[in-house]
Amino acid sequence: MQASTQSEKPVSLKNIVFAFSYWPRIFKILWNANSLHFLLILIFNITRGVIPALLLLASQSIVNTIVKMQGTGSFFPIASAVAVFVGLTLLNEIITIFETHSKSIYQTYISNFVNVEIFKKVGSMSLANFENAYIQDQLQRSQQEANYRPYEIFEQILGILTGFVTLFSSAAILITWNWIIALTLGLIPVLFFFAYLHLGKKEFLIYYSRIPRHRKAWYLTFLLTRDSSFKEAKLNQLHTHFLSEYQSIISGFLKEDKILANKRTGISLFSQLISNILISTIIMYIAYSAFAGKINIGNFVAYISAVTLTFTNSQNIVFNIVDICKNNLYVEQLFNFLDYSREANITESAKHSKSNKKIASNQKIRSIEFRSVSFRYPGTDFYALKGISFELEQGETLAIVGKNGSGKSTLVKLITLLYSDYEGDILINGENIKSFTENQLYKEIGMVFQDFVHYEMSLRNNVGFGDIKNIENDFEINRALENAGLASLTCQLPHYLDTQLGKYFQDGYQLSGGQWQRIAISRAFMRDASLYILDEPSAALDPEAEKDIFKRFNNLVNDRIGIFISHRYTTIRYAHKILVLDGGKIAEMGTHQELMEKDEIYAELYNMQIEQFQTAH
Ligand SMILES: Nc1ncnc2c1ncn2[C@@H]1O[C@H](COP(=O)(O)OP(=O)(O)OP(=O)(O)O)[C@@H](O)[C@H]1O
Repeated sequence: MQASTQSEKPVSLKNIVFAFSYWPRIFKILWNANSLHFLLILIFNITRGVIPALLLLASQSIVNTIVKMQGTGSFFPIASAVAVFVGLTLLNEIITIFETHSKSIYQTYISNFVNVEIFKKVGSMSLANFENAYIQDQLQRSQQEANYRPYEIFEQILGILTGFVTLFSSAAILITWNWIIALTLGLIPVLFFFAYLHLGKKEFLIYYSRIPRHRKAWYLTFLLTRDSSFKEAKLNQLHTHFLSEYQSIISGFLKEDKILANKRTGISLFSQLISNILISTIIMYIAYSAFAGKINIGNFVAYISAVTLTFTNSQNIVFNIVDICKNNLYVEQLFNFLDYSREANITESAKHSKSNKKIASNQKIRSIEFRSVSFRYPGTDFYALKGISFELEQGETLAIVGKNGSGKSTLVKLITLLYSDYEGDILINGENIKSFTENQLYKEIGMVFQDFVHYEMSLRNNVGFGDIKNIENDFEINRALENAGLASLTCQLPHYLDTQLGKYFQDGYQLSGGQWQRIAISRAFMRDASLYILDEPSAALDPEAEKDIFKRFNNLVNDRIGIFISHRYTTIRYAHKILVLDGGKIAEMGTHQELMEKDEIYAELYNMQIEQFQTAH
């Protein structure tokens, strides 16, 4: 994916016009978020736009009526003019109150709508996309800023709309008297338009370049505040180190912000000074006209107010256009992100759907075959797996062994379609794995990841997430817990299956490392799968627990397929097939017996571990 080129676009009229090309899409978001509030706010705004000019006319009418009625003894026309003025003021206030009410709700609707769109896209991304730092930056930009920017644009569009209605109605009052003054007032703010736009773009560029540092700062606060890192940070006395790194990032931000604030103040001072000189001259001219008797006192009052209204509204319109252009840069980041993942998904699903028709939707996994599979992670130039070929049938268990970094986890990531751009073929039931949709495949796989998740939620959720449709099925959850050797855990907990686990939320019950691991295993066992994959499921288990888990695993797998990765040779030896990886290649393959007789890598590793165990005991 190419970095947005928007940042390199100069501040030109063409690009300002281009900024408005997003409006249809933005309006679609605004409409879909909540059409009722959208319409209400629109109506309130248009009405509010007309009121200032009406108020101006009403005050002009009051003054003129007073002048006219003085000495006549009739107060009624004056009272009527005042009543109109008061009525309009009241109407304005009532509309403002309802508009504020509507806006506060609508804002939440919009940011919620945009966030849901972002989360949907994230959910449909591939792991390769997700692990890409650039996409992470883009995601952060979308989440952090872009989710409320559509609302801001909406406000700014409304500001322009209201501004124009008021501007035209107030300028109309001046035009009938002196059109040059009306035009001058309308044009003064335009003089500073490009200066403000330039500043807005600078602001965006700073923000844009800040995101990777922002993510780093966020990560440091995570390390400083989360319980998972707290213990290590404390013992290794890392708090000061993390804190100083965090502070150095933040002081970099402050430096940039100060430069920006200085520029903003400079431009504001200069533009206000020039504007005030021009407006004062115009007001002086109106005062002189009244003094010279060219205009009556009612018109004098109306013109003075019209000058302020025309100028402030023209200024607001210009500011709003500048802000829209600025916000457009942020919204573009959001659209880039949403479009990017959409494109990526189309490619993935297109690949899948081509041969989808051939695959029955309810297929159990009966066999797995790797044919000369090689794979490099995106952005790397070395093969994590090279020329892997093996077959596995229903009823068989495969143990994958090898040194750290030899490619064991990578191999199971390919079976689970987490990466699909490998060389060679992977076949499921004799069909290319890419012919299956993720849905077809995933409902047949029960998986424990090496870095499994501790859900800071209830025990029910922790296990039930393995098969969400059965999350309320206590029988199935208890069965899964029993299969992972945790049958007795539920009755020890204060709220049984609904006990909150972990310490992140109130009343959480903290489990031991081994218990968390068994929970992850029961999550995999929850699913009535035809393939179970356990990536180092026994790392936190004591030898007895480990033996117990594998006994249960073998019983469960029975007529299915079981794959596990382990460094514990006491359990590996019972697998039907053992695959030894070395530097991403298959070094050996066979049964425990065959590999021991071969007396090469496997036998050496096995003997070494047995020896260590015997020495330790
Ligand atoms: N997401 C990734 N992006 C790039 N390279 C990766 C990624 N994950 C793993 N690798 C690299 O691929 C190689 C194989 O990693 P893998 O995780 O499959 O090893 P492993 O055999 O499971 O190791 P361990 O026993 O330590 O879990 C390693 O060199 C690793 O650096």
